[in-house]
Amino acid sequence: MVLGDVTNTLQSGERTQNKLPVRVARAALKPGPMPKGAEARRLFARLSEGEKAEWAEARAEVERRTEALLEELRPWRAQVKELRQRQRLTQQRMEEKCKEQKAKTQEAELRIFELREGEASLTAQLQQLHTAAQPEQDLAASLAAGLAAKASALEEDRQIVEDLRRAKEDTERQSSSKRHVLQLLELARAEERHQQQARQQVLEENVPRARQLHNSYLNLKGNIRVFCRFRPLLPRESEEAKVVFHEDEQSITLQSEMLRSVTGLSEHCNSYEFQFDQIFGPQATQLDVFEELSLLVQSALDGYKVAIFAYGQTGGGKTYTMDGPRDTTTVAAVPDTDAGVIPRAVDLVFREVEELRSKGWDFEVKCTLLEVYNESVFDILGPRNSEKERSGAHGTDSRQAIDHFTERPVRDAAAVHKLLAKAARERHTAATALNDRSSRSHAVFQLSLEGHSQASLPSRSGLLSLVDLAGSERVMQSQVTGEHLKEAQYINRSLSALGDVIEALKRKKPGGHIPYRNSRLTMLLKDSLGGDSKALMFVNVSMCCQHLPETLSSLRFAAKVHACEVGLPRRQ
Ligand SMILES: Nc1ncnc2c1ncn2[C@@H]1O[C@H](COP(=O)(O)OP(=O)(O)OP(=O)(O)O)[C@@H](O)[C@H]1O
Repeated sequence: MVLGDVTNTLQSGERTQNKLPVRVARAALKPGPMPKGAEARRLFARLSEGEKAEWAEARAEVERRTEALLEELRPWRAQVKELRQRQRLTQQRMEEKCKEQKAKTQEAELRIFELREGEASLTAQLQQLHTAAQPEQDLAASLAAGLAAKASALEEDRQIVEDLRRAKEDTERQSSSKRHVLQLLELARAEERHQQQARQQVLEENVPRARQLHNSYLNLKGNIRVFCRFRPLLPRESEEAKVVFHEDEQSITLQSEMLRSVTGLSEHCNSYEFQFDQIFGPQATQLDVFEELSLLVQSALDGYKVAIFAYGQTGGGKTYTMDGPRDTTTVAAVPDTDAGVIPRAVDLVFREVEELRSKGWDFEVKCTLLEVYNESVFDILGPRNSEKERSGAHGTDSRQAIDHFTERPVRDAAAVHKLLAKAARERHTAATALNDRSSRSHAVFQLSLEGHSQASLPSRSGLLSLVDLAGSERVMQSQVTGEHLKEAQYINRSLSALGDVIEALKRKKPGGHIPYRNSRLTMLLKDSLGGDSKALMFVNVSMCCQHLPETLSSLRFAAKVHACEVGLPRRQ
């Protein structure tokens, strides 16, 4: 039995009027089951006094021991009580805390819920705003793009403004230096004017002397001079002939292509030397050429018979030299720099006529334009008899023929240019293998110059003949047939007649026969070739390698003419 049970039993015995018998007490103190209730009271009633005293003592002992135990238990009980108290408090606090926590949790959950609600609503609003803001965003994006483009354009504009500013500065600088240059130019012009006046004065003093010297030179040289002119390659031509132009401008060396020997074992090239009074290379300009013969033109005004004619292969540059580049409408339309010998000579003659007028000379200038085509002479300025042959001089003597040809008085250079344009339009031309517009006739242009001095000086009667011959050609080479073959044969025949005349003049047999009458051309040129005239022949050849045989043939003919000494020029 445990202590608590005993205590309880004793206390309950005590509560039952402390009348529990000793045996009960003993039994209580002994091991085994304890008698209870009526059993206990019955036992106690049977007890003796001694036993009762014993019981009282035992009871007192029990009480003491109980008291001691109780005393011993008291702090424990107090502690337990306190612990229970504290436990209760703690539990109470915990419950409060829990309640509080729960309330807080609930509040927090509520708050979270509210916040979630708010968040959802805000998200929805945001979404709405986002959707609503999309057009604005797009607009803003496009505005931003436009802004960027504007900014770049602005930058470009700024750059342009900067460039313009710099350009303006440059222009200002340039205009200031230009002003300076202009001042210098003005000074240079004044100086040039001054020099021109001085040169004019020197010229005026020296031209008569130069003409005199020119005439003396011709007296020494004989009356036919030969100028050779090489034309440059045309766009359709590729290979240049090997020509060496010597520094004296009077001699050239031509080299053939490499030729194989008869045995075929070696190669060599032939070289040919030629000498003329003047040689113009392919770079020579129209002005260079004219400057060399301007004194000759002027001597027509001094009363000489002057003839300048261009000879050479088809496409060699005769018309270019005499007229300038071909123009189908008007000769005057040719640019000044390209104008050939004829327009320049006309201008020079009329300038000189004006000059001489101021010195008391009256000049009557008349113009004749003839064309020799297939051995017929056509008078360009005469009345039209038929479509083809005008004032035909067919079969007549040259002097008679010339007497009958129209001489048109002309007042100024412009009038002559007009007539020349007409002649150029009407000239017989055709396309050949060597020239797209080959002249198929000899064109003869003449200016007769009659001068009378108011100071009773002897009158002057000059004649300037400018002749553009038809092109010599090798019939095989030019591949002509039919009518054109006939033309080519006539041309070659008349040119060979010209060669015969020159050959005969070269032999210079006094009273010897000169075969002028063998062709219309030589009949017309009779006065200009022999006797007392001054003649200049151009031999026009090409730089093209392919034309070398024609070039050699033309140069040989020209060399023959160059070797001629046919009398001395005489003033009329
Ligand atoms: N010195 C030159 N500079 C530039 N081009 C030239 C020169 N000489 C001739 N030519 C050109 O060569 C071509 C032939 O010239 P042009 O017609 O004057 O030859 P041509 O001797 O009169 O021929 P044809 O006897 O067939 O009438 C033309 O196209 C002409 O413009």
